[in-house]
Amino acid sequence: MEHQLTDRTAASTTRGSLGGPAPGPVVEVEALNVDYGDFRAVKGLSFQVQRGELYALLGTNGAGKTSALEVIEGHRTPSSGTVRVFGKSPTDRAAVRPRMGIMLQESGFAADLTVAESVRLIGRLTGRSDTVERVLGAVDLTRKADTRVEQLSGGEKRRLDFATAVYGQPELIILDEPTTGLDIQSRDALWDVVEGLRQDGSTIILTTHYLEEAQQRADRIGLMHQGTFRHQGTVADLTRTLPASIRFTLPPGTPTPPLATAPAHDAAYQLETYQLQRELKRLLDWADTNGVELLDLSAAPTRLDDVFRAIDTAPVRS
Ligand SMILES: Nc1ncnc2c1ncn2[C@@H]1O[C@H](COP(=O)(O)OP(=O)(O)OP(=O)(O)O)[C@@H](O)[C@H]1O
Repeated sequence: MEHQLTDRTAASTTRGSLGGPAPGPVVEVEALNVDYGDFRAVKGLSFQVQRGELYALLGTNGAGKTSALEVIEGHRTPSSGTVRVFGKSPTDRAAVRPRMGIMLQESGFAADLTVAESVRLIGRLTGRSDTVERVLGAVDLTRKADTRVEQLSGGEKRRLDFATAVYGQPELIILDEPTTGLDIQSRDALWDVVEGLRQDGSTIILTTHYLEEAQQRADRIGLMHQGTFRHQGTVADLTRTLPASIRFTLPPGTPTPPLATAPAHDAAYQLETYQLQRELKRLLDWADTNGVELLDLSAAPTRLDDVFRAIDTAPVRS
């Protein structure tokens, strides 16, 4: 997929006609509940997404991410609570839809339409303006323009789904698991396009199960489990909630190090700490002073995966 979103004159967005970006958050979610019969899938969720942010809504399977996104997209009415997009109800389609691009987990294009016909249809359905050629180039489907949707591979269908979100370079783009099923080249290319859109001021809300993508790309993360946020903040905010670890093994006959932890086995130590730099320096100073070689020494910061794995033990936050 080539990055072909640099020619911003090719697409007519509503940005210019609005006389510059409006102040305030693009998305405001307040005490959102989503019920399916007796089952509450989203429980009192509150968050805001600021203009130009890339916000990743992460969580365990069934956490309620898609249910919350569907309300923001205007596809589902909240059971209670309020959601505002550009200060308006997301069900106010005439006001919101031209400014919001959505990539669903499955967009369901008609199987017998060609790729070019499908992309043209996006323009008619969303009210956004763009050219089919530009969008096909952006999602690297130019060579498939005359191919019927049913003949596309899984990854190609996913790129056609992505076209629905980037058509017209909208101000707000919602991507529900955008890179699932894409090979590494297509993933990198998709992120190039997203970065290009961000440079032009688009706001992105994303769900993904690829934590390294969220770790690299997101300004802020909302981590959901069983309908609520367990953590919300930057990657650093989230990883700070768990200790980092220092591991090493001591050679036989070494004096005992000044640590509040005993070796797990065979003089192999694992030290958990919220003060990685301070503890590591203390250990290295001790090893230096005592002429000790720390075998297999490693110091690992907390990763988003670790926070995710500990999600069951994290306190519930609305
Ligand atoms: N139409 C529905 N009727 C009844 N229950 C539903 C419906 N849609 C979703 N649910 C339930 O609501 C919960 C949240 O589902 P949702 O799809 O929002 O989760 P998710 O975080 O997007 O999950 P995943 O990561 O697995 O896609 C799940 O327990 C799911 O079974």
